[in-house]
Amino acid sequence: MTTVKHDIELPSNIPELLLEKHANYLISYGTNKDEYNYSQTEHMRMSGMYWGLTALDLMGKLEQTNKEEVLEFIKQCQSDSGGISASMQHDPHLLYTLSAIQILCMYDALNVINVDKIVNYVKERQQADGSFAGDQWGEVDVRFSFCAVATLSLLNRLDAIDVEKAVQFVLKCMNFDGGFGSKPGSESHAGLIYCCTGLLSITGHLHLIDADRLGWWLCERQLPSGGLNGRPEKLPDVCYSWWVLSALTILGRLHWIDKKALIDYILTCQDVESGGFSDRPGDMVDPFHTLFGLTALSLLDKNFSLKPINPTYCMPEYIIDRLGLKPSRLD
Ligand SMILES: CN(C(=O)[C@H](Cc1cnc[nH]1)NC(=O)OCc1ccccc1)[C@@H](Cc1ccccc1)C(=O)N[C@@H](Cc1c[nH]c2ccccc12)C(=O)NO
Ligand SMILES: [Zn+2]
Repeated sequence: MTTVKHDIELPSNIPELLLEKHANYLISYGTNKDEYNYSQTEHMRMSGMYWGLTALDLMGKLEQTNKEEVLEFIKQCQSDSGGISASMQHDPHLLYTLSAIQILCMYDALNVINVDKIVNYVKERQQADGSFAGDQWGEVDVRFSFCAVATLSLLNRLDAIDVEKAVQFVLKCMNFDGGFGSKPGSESHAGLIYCCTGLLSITGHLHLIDADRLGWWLCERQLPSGGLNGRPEKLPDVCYSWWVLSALTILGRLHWIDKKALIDYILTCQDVESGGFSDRPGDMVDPFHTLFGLTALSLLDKNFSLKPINPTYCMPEYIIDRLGLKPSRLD
């Protein structure tokens, strides 16, 4: 029996999925703004709103959110450069531009911002080697390639960038283990594998991936506890359920994972009192792990009363359908 150094013991009782508690947790998170946690996440507020609103939509509670307040906030966060920032008076960045466009697509309200200026901001970020910088300060990371391609494809404006060169840069980030790192030569990481697989799914280049080798690396993330980690030797974490499962689904190899064991792990990460999900059983909950716990369950079992999630965009499937987008998958 191989013993794994980094893993946890699952608690004996597995709670059922408490959707009402999770919906109440997310709805109240956005309202009491003085709460300590809320103030500590100002630097990524736009992403925090995307996490909460997407999770609420999956639970059928989007109509309980304050749409007008959110749209006004997003309008205030678009800078003269066209990019969108995490909060008002912050610098624009591709991460928050994507989060804002994802929210506007869910609310069907792209008209509230200047789309042409968004497209120009994204286009200006592309480098000579096809990669993307996240903002005007120039940090390159393949995460930002995904942000650029996902944002433009949601706006049906992929023609604004050099897609072939963007794909070439992603391929330079591929490692011998079949995975992807943040830059050429960087170590494989489940989050970056999600970004690279998602970009190739949007651009129709999935045939360039070694699906068996990458699929094997991804299902190796599952530990005896049933949970998934993001890299070898790391502890399980509920958000990695999403990064790994979404990539496996796109590669047509979701069945390589022990679904029942993973579902049990995810359910033990719920806080049965306050609602919400944490990374591991007993830790503090947050909107980030709440979204990725729910999206993983949506991929794992259609019987959880959650709307289907699109693995490429991490948005409800019905929104991707409404936009007429068809990101590719291997069957
Ligand atoms: C900045 N973030 C992270 O680095 C988290 C931290 C973490 C959570 N659990 C373990 N570590 N890590 C993380 O998101 O890793 C996954 C990842 C990494 C790189 C690319 C994509 C996904 C988190 C925020 C956070 C910080 C600290 C604690 C909990 C959440 C974060 O914002 N992650 C990004 C990951 C992401 C999702 N979609 C993307 C698209 C493109 C690029 C990144 C993302 C996000 O959710 N944006 O909307
Ligand atoms: Zn996590």
